[in-house]
Amino acid sequence: MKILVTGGAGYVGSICVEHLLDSGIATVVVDNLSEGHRAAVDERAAFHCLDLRDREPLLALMQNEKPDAVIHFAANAYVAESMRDPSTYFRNNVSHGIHLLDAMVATGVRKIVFSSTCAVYGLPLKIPIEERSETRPINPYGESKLCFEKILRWYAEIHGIVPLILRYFNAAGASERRGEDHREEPHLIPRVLQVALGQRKSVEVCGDGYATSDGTAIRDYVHVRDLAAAHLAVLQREQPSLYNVGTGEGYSVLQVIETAREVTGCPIPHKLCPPRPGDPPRLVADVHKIRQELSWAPAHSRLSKIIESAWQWHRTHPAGYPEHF
Ligand SMILES: NC(=O)c1ccc[n+]([C@@H]2O[C@H](COP(=O)([O-])OP(=O)(O)OC[C@H]3O[C@@H](n4cnc5c(N)ncnc54)[C@H](O)[C@@H]3O)[C@@H](O)[C@H]2O)c1
Ligand SMILES: O=c1ccn([C@@H]2O[C@H](COP(=O)(O)OP(=O)(O)O[C@H]3O[C@H](CO)[C@@H](O)[C@H](O)[C@H]3O)[C@@H](O)[C@H]2O)c(=O)[nH]1
Repeated sequence: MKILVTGGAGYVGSICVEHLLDSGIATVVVDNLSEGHRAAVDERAAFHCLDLRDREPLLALMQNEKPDAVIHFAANAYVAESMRDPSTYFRNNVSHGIHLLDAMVATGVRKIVFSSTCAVYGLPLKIPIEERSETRPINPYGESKLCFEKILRWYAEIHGIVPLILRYFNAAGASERRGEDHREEPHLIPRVLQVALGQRKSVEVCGDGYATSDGTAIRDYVHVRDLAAAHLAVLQREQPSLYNVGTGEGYSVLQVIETAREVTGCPIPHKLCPPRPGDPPRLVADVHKIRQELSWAPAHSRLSKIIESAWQWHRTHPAGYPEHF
């Protein structure tokens, strides 16, 4: 089996590539390195520095490689940034994704695992959130992902594409060799650990006026290695499928900071700042469907374990990945 992985130099993609290769699956990575790092790509994978915007080289690559399936991670993925620059989000996450689908149709590749997000649910009326819940995104990032989900359904109906949609909740943690290293890191756990490393004076708590137990926003953090395993599991499916991938447990921003203090032994000062535009107060997955249908269960996703693995990676890679590789 051979899988083409877009965005395989990024955080989740690179760890998924490592997992695929460990499972004996040949892997071809496509990434424009806008956010990803060449050094994050497993040396056993073939690597092509290519932008999905460029249709012709993408089609040629698909014709040469003839993958059995595609896993599509490549996207812009920051909620707050999408509130400032929706154009980039719709162009990259929707239009450039269509180039990938067209190349699949042209070369007869049917299966695509798509990295969707709990951001499609917007402000859910019921927690935990089931897959059949209403989808009303409150930021352009979530809207762009929902839009691509809908496009996938039409490509399934018209072209026989098999979309395997995974709506991840918050990916976090690291493998032994790979971790989270974004150029302007917006995510909570790595930012908290930057404080523990002395790279940042304090961590900002974005809003404490939400209707949650301590007033700070709640997320469902899932270990990136568990997420990688979900990709392998869903590849067995032959029919269009949609699953939440989370743990069913939610933690507030303050709980994350407190757990990081316990794990690192560092004081990690925090200060209050205004809420981030586009942020829902609470997102927690109902994961019955993926547990039942794919026999998938999170094995590494206890919050302290997630933070321990991330801490281990950040301590050994304080400057992240080397830029020159
Ligand atoms: N990290 C999370 O918590 C989370 C949660 C839900 C969904 N997701 C989705 O999972 C996927 C991976 O997220 P991540 O956190 O690893 O992000 P990331 O930014 O680390 O990885 C995305 C990768 O895609 C590449 N890329 C972007 N546009 C491209 C293009 N046009 N052509 C080629 N490569 C391109 C980037 O260089 C980067 O390496 C994204 O689709 C994201 O929306 C992530
Ligand atoms: O320094 C920080 C960073 C974040 N937060 C808050 O922490 C929570 C989690 O933020 P973050 O780690 O940035 O994740 P999300 O904004 O929830 O977004 C991630 O998780 C989404 C699903 O929730 C994915 O779709 C996105 O791709 C991914 O970036 C949010 O309430 C933030 O406001 C802070 O309080 N301080």
